[in-house]
Amino acid sequence: MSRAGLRQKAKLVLMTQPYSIATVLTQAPPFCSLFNPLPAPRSIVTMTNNTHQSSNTHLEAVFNQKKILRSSIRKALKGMDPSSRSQEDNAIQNIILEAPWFRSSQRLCAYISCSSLREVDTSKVLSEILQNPAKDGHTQTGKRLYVPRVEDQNSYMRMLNITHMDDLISNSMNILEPAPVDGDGNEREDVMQATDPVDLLLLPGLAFDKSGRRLGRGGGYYDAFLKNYLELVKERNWKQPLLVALSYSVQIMDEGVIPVTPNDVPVDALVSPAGVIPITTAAQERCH
Ligand SMILES: Nc1nc2c(c(=O)[nH]1)N(C=O)[C@@H](CNc1ccc(C(=O)N[C@@H](CCC(=O)O)C(=O)O)cc1)CN2
Ligand SMILES: Nc1ncnc2c1ncn2[C@@H]1O[C@H](COP(=O)(O)OP(=O)(O)OP(=O)(O)O)[C@@H](O)[C@H]1O
Repeated sequence: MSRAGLRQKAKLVLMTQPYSIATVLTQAPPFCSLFNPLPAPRSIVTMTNNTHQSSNTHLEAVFNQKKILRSSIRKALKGMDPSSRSQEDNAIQNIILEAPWFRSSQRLCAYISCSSLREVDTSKVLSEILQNPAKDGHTQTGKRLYVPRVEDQNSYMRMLNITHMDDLISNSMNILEPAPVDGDGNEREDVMQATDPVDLLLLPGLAFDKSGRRLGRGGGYYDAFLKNYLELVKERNWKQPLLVALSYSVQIMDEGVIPVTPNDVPVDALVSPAGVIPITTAAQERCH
């Protein structure tokens, strides 16, 4: 299924549910402007304050469901036995390192895993990418790497080019990220300004399902970044990058458990210790 198809499917599913954000968003202009820049349907003009109020309640209900799910996943992650976690970290990273879609990728975005957040480890994948860096921002593996840097609290995150793990410093959230300028005082390349597209994004998250839903940590950083980046890809007629989320077994939910809003960008594939789970047709074509 295409990404647009998935998004449409997610909206349709939500529209059949009473506490549905999609219902709220297609009916209420204040939230349309918050979540979705589409013009409001004409019928909205006649909406009453009551409708607004109940829309607001629905919206709060969905955010509350997300919050409850986040807490339960955080607990499950904390309860994971350290040796199984480390086995799963190795299995997931080995799958990535062997995968043709990873090996053939030339430019990619990846997160710098944070062990206190119990995120799937990316250190092995990153050190493989960054071995023997060259001066032009590429590495001897031929890959160019961009990693997240949070700029402010308004869901704004950039993806900046790095060539060494030493390029990273701890931020206020205790996550490693690059300074905006490198050791020579040059601005790091922002992926939004790059002349070529990334082929692959390796994404973190708290929960995922096999239809591509992803629950993040609640900052909206990735959803906002992905929305902007996918718009840029479309404007430039570039090939869509593959969105691949890394997931421990306990993070994979049954379908229908993860609440979503139209802002949530679905992923193309999951990598769990059991293997790659391709979701969209793009992933089925590339993840074999
Ligand atoms: N490794 C990594 N880097 C990333 C992200 C990420 O999820 N993982 N981000 C993706 O957005 C951005 C940073 N966003 C973050 C959002 C929340 C928390 C965090 O510590 N959350 C706590 C709960 C805090 C609270 O509720 O007050 C947690 O999840 O336990 C960290 C980073 C950019 N860089
Ligand atoms: N495209 C966007 N632009 C601006 N704000 C956004 C966007 N997407 C989400 N947000 C905001 O981010 C906040 C958190 O959203 P949500 O709970 O869906 O995040 P998440 O999926 O858990 O996080 P992330 O995207 O960082 O993984 C919400 O208040 C939402 O309004």
